[in-house]
Amino acid sequence: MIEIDGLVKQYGPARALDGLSFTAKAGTVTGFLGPNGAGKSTALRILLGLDRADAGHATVGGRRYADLRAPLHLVGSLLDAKAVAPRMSAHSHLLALARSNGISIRRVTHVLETCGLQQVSRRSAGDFSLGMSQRLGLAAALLGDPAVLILDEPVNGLDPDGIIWLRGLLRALAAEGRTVLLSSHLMSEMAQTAHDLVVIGQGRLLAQTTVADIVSRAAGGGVRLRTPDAGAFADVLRGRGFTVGTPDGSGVPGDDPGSPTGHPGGVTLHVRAGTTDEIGRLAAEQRITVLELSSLEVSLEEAYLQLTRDQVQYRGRFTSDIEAPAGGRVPETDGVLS
Ligand SMILES: Nc1ncnc2c1ncn2[C@@H]1O[C@H](COP(=O)(O)OP(=O)(O)OP(=O)(O)O)[C@@H](O)[C@H]1O
Repeated sequence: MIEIDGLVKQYGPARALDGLSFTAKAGTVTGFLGPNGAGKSTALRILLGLDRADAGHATVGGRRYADLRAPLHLVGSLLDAKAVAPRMSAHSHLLALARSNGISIRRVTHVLETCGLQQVSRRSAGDFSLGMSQRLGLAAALLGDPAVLILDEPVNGLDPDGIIWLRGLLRALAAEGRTVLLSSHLMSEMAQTAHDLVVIGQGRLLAQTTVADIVSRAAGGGVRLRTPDAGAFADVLRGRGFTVGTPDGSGVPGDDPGSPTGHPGGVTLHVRAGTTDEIGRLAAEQRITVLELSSLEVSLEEAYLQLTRDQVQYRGRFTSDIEAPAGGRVPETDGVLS
């Protein structure tokens, strides 16, 4: 278990952490998210004894990292995959770590195999690609068979095969009862790997919850449906107290006097607060054709962007002509870099 309690860290005028508190449970992959500059790396560095907090505590298994005698047995970490002496081979790097932590040589062979590095284990780490370096960093993190894993952006540089491998590995390690704290900006990957989520912004906790909870809260409940009789069905639904709209906020067909009330190909409606059972039965009762019916869902990425909208410090701007309508001008668009 990882416990972060009231961490404060000031770098000159920049307040990197502003009373941050959260926990990461054993037996779970906890995703650690936040916009650029939110304070994730600072929190992880303090947790791993690489930096000092101005106030607050960070413990692993109830103890400060600095107080651990052979830390690799309890905590495996990956902060910077390229932080390896470039002339050392992967094998020598792991062997040196194993010797200094009283870990058997058999574990070196084991983690090289687990991370798919057997064939390149004698090559210099400095010649490794980013993906290979990430695998070596993961091998080092796993070396002491630790109960806790702390990984900062481990997916960076991995190929699709490597991403699927890592996802399975982290979930399997958590299923064995280990604590896995994982930071990543790749929301689709986080959605598939993590169960719990900690979201921070400007050094403060924004949410500690599960992936499922954050997504369902952002969706706000409701139903999405497609029907050729949109105007008629919208009238029925409103008559029963539902709020009806369209995905892009344009008017529901038939709302403007004289406008068409439907479309043979169907019009998509969003119904707030209903369930698919309720809306499906109502459509059948009213003999209204429904071509599609599903719960309103948002992706983790959309939910995360809603949550952190006011916390983004570094926002890029770009102008794109890729999707310009013929002869049309594309307006400047905000782009969030993360
Ligand atoms: N060593 C340092 N010296 C000065 N300022 C620092 C230092 N480390 C971090 N900061 C500042 O602290 C804040 C938090 O940075 P941190 O690297 O922890 O964020 P992050 O969430 O990991 O960001 P990213 O997603 O971009 O990696 C930023 O404003 C950063 O500029």
